[in-house]
Amino acid sequence: MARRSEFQQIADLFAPLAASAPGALGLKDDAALLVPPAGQQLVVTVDAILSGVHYLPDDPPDLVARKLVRVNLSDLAAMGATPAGMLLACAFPRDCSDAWVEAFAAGLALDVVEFGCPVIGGDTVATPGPATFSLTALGWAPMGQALLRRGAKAGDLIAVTGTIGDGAVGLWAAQGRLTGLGVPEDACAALAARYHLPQPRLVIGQALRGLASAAMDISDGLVQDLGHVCAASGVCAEIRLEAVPLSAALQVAREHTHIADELVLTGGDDYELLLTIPPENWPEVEARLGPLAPTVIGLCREDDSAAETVRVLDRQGQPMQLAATGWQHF
Ligand SMILES: Nc1ncnc2c1ncn2[C@@H]1O[C@H](COP(=O)(O)OP(=O)(O)OP(=O)(O)O)[C@@H](O)[C@H]1O
Ligand SMILES: Cc1ncc(C[n+]2csc(CCOP(=O)(O)O)c2C)c(N)n1
Ligand SMILES: [Mg+2]
Ligand SMILES: [Mg+2]
Ligand SMILES: [Mg+2]
Repeated sequence: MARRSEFQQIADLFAPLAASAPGALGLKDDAALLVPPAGQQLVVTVDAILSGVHYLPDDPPDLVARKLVRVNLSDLAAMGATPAGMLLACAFPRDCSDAWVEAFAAGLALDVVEFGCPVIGGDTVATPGPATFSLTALGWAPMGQALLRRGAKAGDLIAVTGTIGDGAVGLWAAQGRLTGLGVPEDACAALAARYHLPQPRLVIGQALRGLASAAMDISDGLVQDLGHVCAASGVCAEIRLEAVPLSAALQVAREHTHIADELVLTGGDDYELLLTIPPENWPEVEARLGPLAPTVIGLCREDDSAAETVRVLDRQGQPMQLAATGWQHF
C-alpha cells in the first residue's frame, strides 16, 4: 500500500492532537494563535531527540513520542510552569512506515491528554539520516514567579525529587546489559521503564514557586547539572553520596551486579528536579508536598575558587574523584 502523503499524515495523525486548542486552527494555517492568560508569562523551551543518541533505534514509537514530550515538559516543570501547548518538528527517515508514524502519534495522543497540552503546530520533513524530533513546549507561569537557576544562596539545602540513576541504569537494562547477571526481570523492567518514560515533575515545580531559591531539571547528570545551578547562582555545592535517593529497583539491581556510583551521579536521563531551598522554607515545602517532598542531598556553600564547584562526599566522607560529571554531546 502507498504511504500516506505529508499532508494526509498531518491531517490524519497530527490534527486530532490539536482538537482542544482552537488557536491551532486545525493545523491548517501558517501559525497558531495563543492568548496569554491575564497576569501570566510565557515560558518556552525546546529540546530535540535523535534515534541512536537519545533513544534506541528499536524503541517502540509510542514511547519515543512520549519521551519527546516529557523531556520538554520536564524543562517547564523546572521553571514552575503549567504546560499550554507544543510545536512538533519531525524528520522521519525516508523509509519510515505508516505504522511507525501511527504508533508515534498514538503515543503523543496519550500525553496530550495526560498533561493537558495540545500540539498546536509543527513541521514534517523526510531525512536521509536518523529520525530526529524537536519539540517546543509552551507554558505559563505567574508573572515574575518562574523558578530560575540563578537564585541559590550559601546555606540553602540542595534537594532532588524522586530517585536518581534509574534513567542511566535503565538504558543499560533496555540494551540488555543487565541480562544474565541475576538481576530480577521486574527490576530490569522497572529501570528500563524509567529510561523510556520519564515523569516530568510539573506538580512539584508549580508547588515550589516562591519556596525554592533555584531549580533545574536533571537531564545530563546530577553532578554536571548541579554545576550549572552553582555557576548561575555564584555558589559552590557539597552533596553526600549516601543521601542520593535510589529506587527499590536500582537497589535490587545493585545487589546482583556492580553498578558504579559514578553512573548514578553522572549518567543523566533522570528528568527529576534539582532544587535549592532556603532552610526556613523547608517546613512549608514538606507541608505543601507531603510524600512528594524532595530529598535533601547537600548544602550550598560560599563560592570558593580554591575548591571544585560541586564536591561529592563518598560514604567515608571523602571527596570523590569523578572522571566526568555528566553527558556532553561534544
Ligand atoms: N543552539 C542553541 N541556540 C540557542 N540557545 C541554546 C542553544 N542550545 C542551547 N541553548 C540554550 O542554552 C541553555 C542550556 O541548554 P541545555 O540544552 O543545556 O538545557 P536543558 O534543555 O535544560 O538541558 P538538556 O538539553 O540536557 O535537557 C538553555 O537556555 C537553552 O535554551
Ligand atoms: C541510546 C542512548 N544513548 C545514550 C543516552 C544518554 N544521553 C543521551 S543525550 C543525554 C542528555 C540529554 O540530552 P540533551 O542534552 O541533548 O537534551 C543523555 C544522558 C541515551 N539517552 N540514549
Ligand atoms: Mg536542552
Ligand atoms: Mg532539557
Ligand atoms: Mg533542563
